[in-house]
Amino acid sequence: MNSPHQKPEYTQSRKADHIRICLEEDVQFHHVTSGLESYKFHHCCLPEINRDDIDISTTFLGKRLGAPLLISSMTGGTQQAAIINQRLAKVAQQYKIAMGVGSQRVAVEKPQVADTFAIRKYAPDVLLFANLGAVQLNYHYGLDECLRIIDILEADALILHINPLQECIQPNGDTNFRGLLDKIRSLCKQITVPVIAKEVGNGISATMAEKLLGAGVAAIDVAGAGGTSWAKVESERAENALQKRLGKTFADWGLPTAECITSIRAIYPNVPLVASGGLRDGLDVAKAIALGADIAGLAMPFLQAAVVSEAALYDLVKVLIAEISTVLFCTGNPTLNELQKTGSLRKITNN
Ligand SMILES: NC(=O)C1=CN([C@@H]2O[C@H](COP(=O)(O)OP(=O)(O)OC[C@H]3O[C@@H](n4cnc5c(N)ncnc54)[C@H](OP(=O)(O)O)[C@@H]3O)[C@@H](O)[C@H]2O)C=CC1
Ligand SMILES: Cc1cc2nc3c(=O)[nH]c(=O)nc-3n(C[C@H](O)[C@H](O)[C@H](O)COP(=O)(O)O)c2cc1C
Ligand SMILES: C=C(C)CCOP(=O)(O)OP(=O)(O)O
Ligand SMILES: [Mg+2]
Repeated sequence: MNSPHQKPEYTQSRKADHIRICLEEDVQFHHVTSGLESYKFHHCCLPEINRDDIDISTTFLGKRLGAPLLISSMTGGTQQAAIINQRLAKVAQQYKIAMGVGSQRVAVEKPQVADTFAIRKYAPDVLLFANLGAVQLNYHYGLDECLRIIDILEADALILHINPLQECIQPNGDTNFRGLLDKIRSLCKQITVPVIAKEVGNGISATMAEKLLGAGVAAIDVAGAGGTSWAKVESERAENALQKRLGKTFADWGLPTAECITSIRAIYPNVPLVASGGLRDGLDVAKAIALGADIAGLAMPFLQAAVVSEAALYDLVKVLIAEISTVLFCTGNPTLNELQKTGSLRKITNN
């Protein structure tokens, strides 16, 4: 650990930068969208359902969820992150929605901050996901580190985030991705919980999903393009003109979320599939589910509410649930399953 970039404090300050930049700068995709705006639900004027009977509960990786929602992986490792995680965990418990924490590499490097991820006590019934960069498997991490972070969180599953573009732009990013698929395969064989492969906003194609599933991952979170751009976030942290330039050039790079979901679902009818990347309201969530996702993840909207208050988080989830329920009601579908089966979603064509 000679260079300042390799000190645990550097990882920790990067975690603080990420929160600050996401909240203060315009780091959303600009020219590329999630693709969900190209779809529209077919209105049903006579639903023949009592709105009170609508059921948006679902099961994901064996656990029952009150709504098809995931608080996407975000943070940990600092005092502010601990407060954010605690608030997120409480709202997840209240509504029985799934939650991921941010990368726990910081807790491996600096065990004193492990408690910023220890949220099981606030969310005893919640489907909780641990998080680590897949690329760390090429930088001395293996089964032991994965088991340690799963243990810290008492997690139900492990997310391996895959973020090649972000690491290219990040100062001193980890860019040796050689041979990772075999390392993921070997980890999946040995580990005690399901592994979820997740991008961070640039999307997972059907071809890559096929390779990852072939290596033994249990689920895919596409984390597609159209929402928070990690090229933009890292360009705000650039230490030289080259990094800054890369961040601008690749600000809108990636596969839109809708395209990832439809292409993966077309070849894998039953794989547990998370839609995320640019989902901003319950209508987006319902569209992603109608396209074939099992649950839908949101990051930025939860971060923005979490820094305001716990009450703001409750309000956000209440709104999301009301929006999803309204879609079911106004398309005449009492359950999410029926929404997927009845073909209520149409692609808008311009001719
Ligand atoms: N992050 C960025 O690089 C920029 C962000 N912005 C933000 O966009 C919002 C609207 O901008 P305003 O100048 O009033 O009007 P415009 O929307 O007319 O934007 C002016 C110019 O900035 C580009 N632009 C706008 N938003 C973004 C963005 N999010 N990312 C990259 N480029 C962008 C536009 O590209 P196009 O013509 O292709 O739409 C256009 O070239 C403001 O909130 C502003 O802060 C503005 C400029 C740059
Ligand atoms: C502040 C912040 C920190 C994040 N940190 C992580 C992380 O550590 N691991 C990860 O897999 N994704 C991380 N993400 C990415 C999100 O999980 C998500 O994939 C991405 O932001 C796109 O979703 P969005 O458009 O809803 O923000 C982070 C997002 C935010 C906003
Ligand atoms: C923030 C996102 C989207 C993914 C993780 O970023 P980092 O590259 O900072 O994560 P670690 O190296 O600390 O695992
Ligand atoms: Mg990293």
